[in-house]
Amino acid sequence: MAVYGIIGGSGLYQMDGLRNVEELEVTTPYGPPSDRIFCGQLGDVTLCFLPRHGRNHTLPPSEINFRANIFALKTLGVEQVISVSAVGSLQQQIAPGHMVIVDQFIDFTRASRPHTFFEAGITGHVSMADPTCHCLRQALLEATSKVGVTTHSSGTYICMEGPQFSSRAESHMYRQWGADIVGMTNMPEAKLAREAELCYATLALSTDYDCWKEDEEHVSVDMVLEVMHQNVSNARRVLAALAQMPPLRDCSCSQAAATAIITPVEAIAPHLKEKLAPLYKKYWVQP
Ligand SMILES: CSC[C@H]1O[C@H](OP(=O)(O)O)[C@H](O)[C@@H]1O
Ligand SMILES: Nc1ncnc2[nH]cnc12
Repeated sequence: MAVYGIIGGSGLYQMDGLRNVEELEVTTPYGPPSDRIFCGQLGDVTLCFLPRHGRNHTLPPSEINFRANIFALKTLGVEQVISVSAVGSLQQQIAPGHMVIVDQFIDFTRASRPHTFFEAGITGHVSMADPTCHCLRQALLEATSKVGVTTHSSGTYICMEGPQFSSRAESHMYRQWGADIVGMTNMPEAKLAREAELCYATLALSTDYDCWKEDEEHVSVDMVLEVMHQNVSNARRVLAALAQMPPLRDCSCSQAAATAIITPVEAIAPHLKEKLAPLYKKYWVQP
């Protein structure tokens, strides 16, 4: 049975319709995740839901404990993570209310967010060439087709630090860089999911045109909220459709770290092996 982790973004603070729900307080070596995690059955799948900003949206993007969130989902047996995220559109054709299945990211966050599970004593370099899982993207695309909302099958998400929205100069620059949508949360989340060998894909929900468009008001929280409620209801329908579909896992995400760890296993200190066992225990066996 597939085990999905849903990271709910702005507006998606709880999952309706879960059966046999357990509310779990998970501890990790990195501290607590954003909230308790709700695990239960939806359709034919097991689903673990975590509101990224906490259930009352108390955590701003820079304060989210991304390592704890990903580690906690991994320890619960999650294999595929779906990020549901509100975004600003940087392209005319991505109107507010549209969905985007993100395929690429540009990380424009500052250095302040802990963004790796590797630390002094163990070095690893995973590939981020294709940062999202093509199987999970395909599944999301099929699910969106059942919901009847205009969906863009690919798009580049630029992750800014926030919490302030962008200046017009920045917004124009992101467009020149080839970004299609802008948000504040998918990095380092996607990097950590890759290090944790989880499939990761983002269902991005466009709420506004940021501030690059001459004939539109610049983005504000009011503007986001106005569109967000309908977007979130659409996202719930997409997740319900996904839960009815047979899971696809014909990808290499679950071996993402197989050739990434450069430190010889015998040189890794026992306390680090223990700490990272939920992620890499299978690699601690010496050849
Ligand atoms: C309330 S608009 C700005 C806020 O919404 C997005 O968050 P999320 O990706 O969790 O939906 C954006 O990144 C900002 O954090
Ligand atoms: N314009 C925008 N910039 C950054 N994050 C957003 N989330 C929703 N709209 C956004």
